[in-house]
Amino acid sequence: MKSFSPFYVKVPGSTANLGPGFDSIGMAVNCFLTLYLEPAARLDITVGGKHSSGISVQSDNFIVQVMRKLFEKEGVEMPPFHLHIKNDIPLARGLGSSAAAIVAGLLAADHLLETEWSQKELLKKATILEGHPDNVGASLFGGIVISSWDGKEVEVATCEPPDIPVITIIPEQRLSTGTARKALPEDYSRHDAVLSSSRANLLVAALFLKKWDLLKTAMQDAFHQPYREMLVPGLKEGLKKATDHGAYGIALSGAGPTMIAFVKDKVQLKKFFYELFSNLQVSVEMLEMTPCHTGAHIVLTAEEKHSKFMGKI
Ligand SMILES: Nc1ncnc2c1ncn2[C@@H]1O[C@H](COP(=O)(O)OP(=O)(O)O)[C@@H](O)[C@H]1O
Ligand SMILES: N[C@@H](CCOP(=O)(O)O)C(=O)O
Repeated sequence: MKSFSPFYVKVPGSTANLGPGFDSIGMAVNCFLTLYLEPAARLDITVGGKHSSGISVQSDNFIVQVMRKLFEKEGVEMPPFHLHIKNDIPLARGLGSSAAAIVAGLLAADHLLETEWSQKELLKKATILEGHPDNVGASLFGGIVISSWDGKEVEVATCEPPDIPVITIIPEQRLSTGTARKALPEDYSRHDAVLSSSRANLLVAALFLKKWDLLKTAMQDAFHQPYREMLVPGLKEGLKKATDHGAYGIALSGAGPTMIAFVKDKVQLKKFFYELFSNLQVSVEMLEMTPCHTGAHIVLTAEEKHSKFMGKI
């Protein structure tokens, strides 16, 4: 493979499910993973950003593993490079850090391989790597992404995110998505399936019609939240009472432990959660986030822009 000019990849984090949209609905949020790649004599990884602790700088790094798999599939040897990872997405908190890492590796590989995969191919590849399309879809495309994956094909529709404040309530504890998925049942009763899917239908209608008063009911869920309550201190009470304390609607973000609320009264909601978590003696950070309208993209460096302009690449 010929050498390449340095480039960046910028990917937003996500909040998946939004309650009953389990493995289907995701919204991109304004915390980012950014990669910088430049040619080097051998693979070399450096890390930075607010959440870099715990990210491997060895060849088992998750992003490098994703890239290696994609190169192997194309039958091309991956070139050596220096990879700098700037990660501002909290790790294992339900804000899509691993989905963003998959999407970043995918876009970097597509750029290096010059495969020019379509949006649909990118989503399918990311979904296969992650196992479900909700968080990778939001990171890839930005906004709210509603998707359906049958294990073979994925279809998506996108929706403008709400223009109301979003507060994420992020407990100190880490919870891996793998552990949080193991808590879920294999089967659901007809009652729970009908109830949750009706709420997911209502959620999609509320998002498209911008009917925020529907969010209280529309974000309630019986697919995953009840089973994850035992893993997340404060979740049961938070989900039950937040709408009486300033939230339009609230859900577990991704696989947790973060909760995400669409908010009408920020002061009241923050006070409620500070009291809830201080009674539980659990440290919590509350961040106002905004939905991110822009999905993952490559940013060319001046050097690469110049080479393209001169027709060299
Ligand atoms: N930028 C990154 N670079 C390398 N590995 C990452 C990165 N982001 C996440 N990971 C890996 O993904 C794990 C978290 O994934 P997961 O349990 O699915 O939680 P999350 O809800 O944050 O996606 C981290 O512990 C780390 O191993
Ligand atoms: N639908 C998945 C979403 C996982 O999102 P993450 O941000 O926690 O990786 C699930 O709920 O398991």
